[in-house]
Amino acid sequence: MNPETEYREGLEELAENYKNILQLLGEDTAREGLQKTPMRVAKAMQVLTRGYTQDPHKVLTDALFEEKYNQMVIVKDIDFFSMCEHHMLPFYGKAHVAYIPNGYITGLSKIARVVDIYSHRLQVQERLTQQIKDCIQNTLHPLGVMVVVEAKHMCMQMRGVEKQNSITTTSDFSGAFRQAKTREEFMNLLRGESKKI
Ligand SMILES: Nc1nc2c(ncn2[C@@H]2O[C@H](COP(=O)(O)OP(=O)(O)OP(=O)(O)O)[C@@H](O)[C@H]2O)c(=O)[nH]1
Ligand SMILES: [Zn+2]
Repeated sequence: MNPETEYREGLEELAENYKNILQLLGEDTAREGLQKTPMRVAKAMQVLTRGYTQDPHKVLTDALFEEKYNQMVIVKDIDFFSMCEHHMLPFYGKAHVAYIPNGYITGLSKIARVVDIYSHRLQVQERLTQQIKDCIQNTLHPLGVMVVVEAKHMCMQMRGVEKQNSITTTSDFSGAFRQAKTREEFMNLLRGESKKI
């Protein structure tokens, strides 16, 4: 992908505002190292929020295949980086997604793309988890979906309470995953050793 095409309208204005922010933080924006920084930050922030201009439902429906398989499909250890909407600091970790098809499956990479799109928006972990689940449920109409997200929040590590090792786990599910047995099957498969592969 050509990175130039990723940038959206308002880039110049964003850079102007970052220049003001740097000055308000006490920096000399004329010094060599900082001359291009406002534009660099503007571009970086547009990349980190590119999910606003992407449609996760379309990603799934573009790769929908009719298939009789109706056992659990699990895509685990999907790395993601997002930004908390409270402090605009990163939170990052892994998402694990399971669904039970109901006549249709989607391309495996599309599940990871859905995670990618929702995580490239300002988020809280709970909403990220729920949005991934809802998107798969409302697009594929499977027998059930479950999403587990494990993450570290830099707003809790670098500032504030300053806890380096705490991990937040969130989960959401629908349909067949309302049964404890089905959730257990997913959780057991999650704990399995994928390093064997
Ligand atoms: N539920 C939830 N909270 C989050 C998430 N990311 C950050 N937070 C929390 O958002 C809260 C915001 O609380 P406030 O008291 O308004 O902000 P604050 O004074 O900066 O809070 P501290 O981080 O405790 O210093 C903090 O407790 C953060 O830990 C998230 O994904 N989900
Ligand atoms: Zn935060």
